[in-house]
Amino acid sequence: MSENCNGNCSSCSQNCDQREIPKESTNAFSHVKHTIAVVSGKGGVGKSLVTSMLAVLSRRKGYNVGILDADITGPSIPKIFGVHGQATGSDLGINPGRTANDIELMSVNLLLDQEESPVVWRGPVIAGAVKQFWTDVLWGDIDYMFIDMPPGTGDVPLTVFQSIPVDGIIIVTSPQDLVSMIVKKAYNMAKLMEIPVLGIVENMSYVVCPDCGKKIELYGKSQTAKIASELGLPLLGQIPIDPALAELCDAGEFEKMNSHDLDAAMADIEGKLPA
Ligand SMILES: Nc1ncnc2c1ncn2[C@@H]1O[C@H](COP(=O)(O)OP(=O)(O)OP(=O)(O)O)[C@@H](O)[C@H]1O
Repeated sequence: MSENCNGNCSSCSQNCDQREIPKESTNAFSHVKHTIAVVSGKGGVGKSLVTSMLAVLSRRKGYNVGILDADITGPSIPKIFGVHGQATGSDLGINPGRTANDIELMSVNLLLDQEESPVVWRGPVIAGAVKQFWTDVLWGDIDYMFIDMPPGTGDVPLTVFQSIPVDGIIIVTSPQDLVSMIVKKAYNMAKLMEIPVLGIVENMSYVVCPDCGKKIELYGKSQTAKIASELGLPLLGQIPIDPALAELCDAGEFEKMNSHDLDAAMADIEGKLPA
């Protein structure tokens, strides 16, 4: 077991999952009570939407909330909240961005000259940037920090789980059949990392017909409840495909959302990780 991982995977012959990396601390100006990573086995299932919804719900309850956008190559959190412009900093560290309702956030998009610039960094550099979001951002007092993880179970999620103290993981999935295997991959990675899985959120579960109100299961009958029960996990919530949610994301006005689909999920988090 290497005590001295410098993140240089090309010169390391060890298995990452067996490597022990000491957890990073935040700086003296940041006190984070609970860190919750939102993961998905594959991209595009609504991880950022779920992260944002949980952040908005917890902020509405009066908690101090942060979002660490660890999706370095596909950052969407600043756009969803309408936060633009570059982050400022000082010798003490980097100031996080702030939404209209005072959710703090940090994303690579707040560090780029232009939001459209691609981030073409190798895995270890990306993982290093995420670690710095944890160690160098002046978060202040945070009750719930939500981490929007990059999709999949690759190098970056692995390093993040090994270096940032994460209290719990929420797995986001969509209802397709293929998902069973992908959810299990994410679950097994969490187990490997010895991080508790708080539960599963299913996104894009159905669409409500605007004319007759009927729920249409676009992807067929959902298997998620069955998979959750096989894994002994709670199904924390199901979110329909809702054009209003997509519009709020696109307009950067997500704090105006009025979905209650994750109210129970938020209550579950508060119960398991009281602030
Ligand atoms: N329930 C929903 N209703 C309507 N639109 C949705 C819903 N969930 C997600 N979307 C839209 O789908 C797109 C992808 O969602 P999101 O960015 O949350 O996925 P992701 O899993 O984080 O993607 P990535 O893997 O690329 O990071 C976004 O444009 C979002 O607005």
